Amino acid sequence: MDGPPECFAWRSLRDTFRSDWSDEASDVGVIVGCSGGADSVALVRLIVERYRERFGDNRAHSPPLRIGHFNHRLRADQSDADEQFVVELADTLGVPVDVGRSSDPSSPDAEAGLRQDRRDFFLKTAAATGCRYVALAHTADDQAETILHHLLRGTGSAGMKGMQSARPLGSDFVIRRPLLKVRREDIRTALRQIGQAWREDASNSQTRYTRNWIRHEAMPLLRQRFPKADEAIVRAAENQTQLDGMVSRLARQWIDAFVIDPPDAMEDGREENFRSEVWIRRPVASRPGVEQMPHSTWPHSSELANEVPIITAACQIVFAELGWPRRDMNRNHWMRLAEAIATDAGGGSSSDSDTTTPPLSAVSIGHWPGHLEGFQSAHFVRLRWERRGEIDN
Ligand SMILES: Nc1ncnc2c1ncn2[C@@H]1O[C@H](COP(=O)(O)OP(=O)(O)OP(=O)(O)O)[C@@H](O)[C@H]1O
Repeated sequence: MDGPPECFAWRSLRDTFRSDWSDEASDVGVIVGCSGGADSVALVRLIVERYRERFGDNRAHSPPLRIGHFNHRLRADQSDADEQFVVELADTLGVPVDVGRSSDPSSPDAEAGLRQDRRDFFLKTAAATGCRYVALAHTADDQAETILHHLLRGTGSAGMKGMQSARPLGSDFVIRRPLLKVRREDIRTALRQIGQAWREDASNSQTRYTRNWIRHEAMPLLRQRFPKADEAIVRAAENQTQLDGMVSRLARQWIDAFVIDPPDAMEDGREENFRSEVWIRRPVASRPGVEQMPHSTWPHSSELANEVPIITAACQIVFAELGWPRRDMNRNHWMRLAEAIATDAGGGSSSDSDTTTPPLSAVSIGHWPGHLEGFQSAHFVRLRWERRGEIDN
């Protein structure tokens, strides 16, 4: 098949695609997930076009390029017609195609189950064919819908970040999403310009699944009032990603400034890769001979609300490093823990100047899920994890 004619919408789509899909990406074996819908048909065309440019017809030394289609068999004839369409597209483009089929078409009925089936298929096929990338055609519209979905369901900051353009799949593969900055309607315009057909997904026309309800009911309503709703949601998520990076950096500085191993940490179960206690140094009132902590990173009570995200992030890092399970800690628990660490509970007295042994005059500052208790003295907050039964991370 000839390359697409030089049409404006196609060229613009190609530019955006190539700003994410670098030359190095073309040197890695890739399987392109194609449902037959407009987005993934466009992605197939873009990747094939780039690949041709780079390797021409010399396939002997080029990395593998394949198309993968999974037939969920949810819509009888329609599903088979989708499969047929993708097989014919692959044939026309001269690209090998791998087809997987659901063994149990009557289930699962939930969106998460369908995605898992597809994921397993991509993992197996990538492994069998020497591909490292699985390229998917999520768009800016998908991104906005996903973020809105996470937001409405209740999400931490990770959910607010939305989908990443590169993400590990298992330990050996990478999911790539080079169309995350492209609007769905721009893809359709570009495909029309180059005369490329696609299949409309009948399941996308139903409102059976929550995401499709967001896609077909909620987002169109929002766009009527806010034509740039998608861009605004995606921008909020990008800001969140930047803020998350900044909070992680500050959390690491906070750990370096305040968190120390207890002096007896070496006897404290280190050999099992588990420590049951961590100490956090508290700033003390200025006294001769007592080292001052950097007050700028220890919150004054009036600033506590601003610092809670940093202390929370620091605690999450410490939990991960100590092997303490986080499973039962919800948002309120983390906030309560951060506040308890930073607030003066009046434990001990500043005349307790021995900063190397566990303070006897510590007061309890609370309990958290998983047998965690905190104590505070003049110099330290101690977090103690009482190990009962197995650690189940
Ligand atoms: N049945 C399938 N077989 C192979 N890949 C798929 C299949 N369904 C989806 N994908 C891949 O996963 C991506 C995201 O799927 P999703 O269903 O969220 O998107 P979509 O809006 O329906 O995309 P499209 O317009 O390409 O069908 C698709 O763009 C495509 O790359």
